[in-house]
Amino acid sequence: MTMVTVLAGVRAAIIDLDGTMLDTIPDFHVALSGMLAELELPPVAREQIAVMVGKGSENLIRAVLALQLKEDPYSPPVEARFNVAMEAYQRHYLAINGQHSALYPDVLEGLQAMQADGLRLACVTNKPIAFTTPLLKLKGLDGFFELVYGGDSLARKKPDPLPLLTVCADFGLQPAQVVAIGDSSNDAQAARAAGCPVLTVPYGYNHGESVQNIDSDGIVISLLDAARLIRSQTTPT
Ligand SMILES: O=C(O)COP(=O)(O)O
Ligand SMILES: [Mg+2]
Repeated sequence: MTMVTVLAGVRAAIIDLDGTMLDTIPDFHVALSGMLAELELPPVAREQIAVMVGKGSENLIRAVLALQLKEDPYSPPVEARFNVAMEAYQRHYLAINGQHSALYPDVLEGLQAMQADGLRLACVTNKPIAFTTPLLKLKGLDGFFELVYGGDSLARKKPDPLPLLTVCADFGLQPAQVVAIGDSSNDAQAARAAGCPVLTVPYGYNHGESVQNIDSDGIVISLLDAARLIRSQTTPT
């Protein structure tokens, strides 16, 4: 008898970017250091950045300013410097985008395996699309994805289900047929709200929380491990 699981009907995968395919903390670190120097504020450590990434640029810049100014993210002192900070951040990030970031192990192998198994692939990230498109190209990832949505591509970003539901509609598939793979609770919440099964990689950035606490259908050690798990559950035995 074939075991029926949440992955049994999967035909497509939605894959997160930062913390799932690429370790981009070094890029964030260089761009934020440039921004903070212009604002005459002290730099932040890489470890501090890792807990703030995953909810898009606006959230990141507010969190960094709040930390360095010792204020609330929506306080008047943060508001007062937000626009200048965001402009500087975007300029610095685009100047170094991808130069300090690296693919995690077995990302290419995992994407190749999923493609070979006939899965349709989409990338959904909270990174702005203007950063995402050149980064995917630089790292040789762009050819894998039929669809790419950034954090500012649609009206709402993860943890809202909208980007995932948009991919499902674009593919003409039901949410139960589309697995989301990500590194954070942000990805899992979006997937749960959309009705997509979700797998978690343990090596990324989960807002400083343990990945064991994520409401996910499973933890996979790599995208290749994810490809093998999907294959084992979608192939009749
Ligand atoms: O918050 C970001 O900039 C990106 O995060 P994500 O690729 O993990 O969605
Ligand atoms: Mg991520």
